[in-house]
Amino acid sequence: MKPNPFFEGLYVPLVTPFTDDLRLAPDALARLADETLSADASGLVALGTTAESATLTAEEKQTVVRICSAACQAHGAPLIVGVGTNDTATAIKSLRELAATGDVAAALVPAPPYIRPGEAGTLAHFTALAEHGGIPLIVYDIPYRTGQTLSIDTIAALSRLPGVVGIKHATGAIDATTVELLGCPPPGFAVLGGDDVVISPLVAAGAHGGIIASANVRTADYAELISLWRRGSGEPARRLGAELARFSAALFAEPNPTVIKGVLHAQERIPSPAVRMPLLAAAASTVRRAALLAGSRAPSTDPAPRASSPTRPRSSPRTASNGSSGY
Ligand SMILES: O=C(O)C1=N[C@H](C(=O)O)C[C@H](O)C1
Repeated sequence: MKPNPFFEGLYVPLVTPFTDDLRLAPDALARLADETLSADASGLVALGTTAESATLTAEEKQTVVRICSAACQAHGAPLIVGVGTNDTATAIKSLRELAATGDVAAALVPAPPYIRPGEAGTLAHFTALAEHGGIPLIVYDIPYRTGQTLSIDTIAALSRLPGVVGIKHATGAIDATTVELLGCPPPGFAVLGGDDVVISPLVAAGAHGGIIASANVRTADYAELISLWRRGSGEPARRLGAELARFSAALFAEPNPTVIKGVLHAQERIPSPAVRMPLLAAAASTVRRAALLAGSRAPSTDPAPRASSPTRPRSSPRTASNGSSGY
């Protein structure tokens, strides 16, 4: 039985680059994956919301996972893959297929979207996935997209399920549940922030890292922010955190990932800013504003040398129930 992975540091949910006529651009994705991991990301997330995964065909999804997996293997980094469905049986099937590839460290799975099965139903859903999916799970807690809130008691119950290794906490704010969760985090259970604008205070309060779409652009700066907080350099972390919050707000001024794609295109890192419907390309003025902030970096007065990334996942003492791939 492999030990469970423990996720900390910066995980970047990559955009899916398209051509102007909306075909997948695999070379651009491979380049982006390599650049992101070279810029100190701890790992990648394939098929997140930011990847427009709802609009990808099954074949495109396989291509995206294959490209991201190759980049992660080349860099010795973990790959997390998003699996979003509100049908428990289908989710188990997808997880088993991912597990069979053998090179995915964990699946990022939202509470079942749209159905609002209640907290007991959500717990039963994850219990079934943990038992039958064959791969470590990170719970994606994002009530403003799923319609399902999770209380601290339900999160605690989820954390006790064997094979559930963490949570992407994206409740839109730092709220009472966040404070409870970070005040007494379950052992071996990673808390990763998922709201870009508040990632700095969340890591300051004890989160182990984040899954941050904005880091498609300023990867090294988001990695540095997490590293600064985790080594206790509060003053430069606060300053960088405020600067990056302004940047993230500019990137999220229109639906994600339209502005991020606009900026990556302006930087000539992807061939087109194109997004698939129902998303519409961001306004040029919005992209210009975010692109202006993409290059800036307030000088740091932190005299300490930049820490080498402490962020590749380590093994936790907990073990997967199912012998699934651990990192
Ligand atoms: O794709 C993701 O994972 C993320 N998606 C969020 C969203 O678009 O709602 C944002 C977050 O930064 C990462």
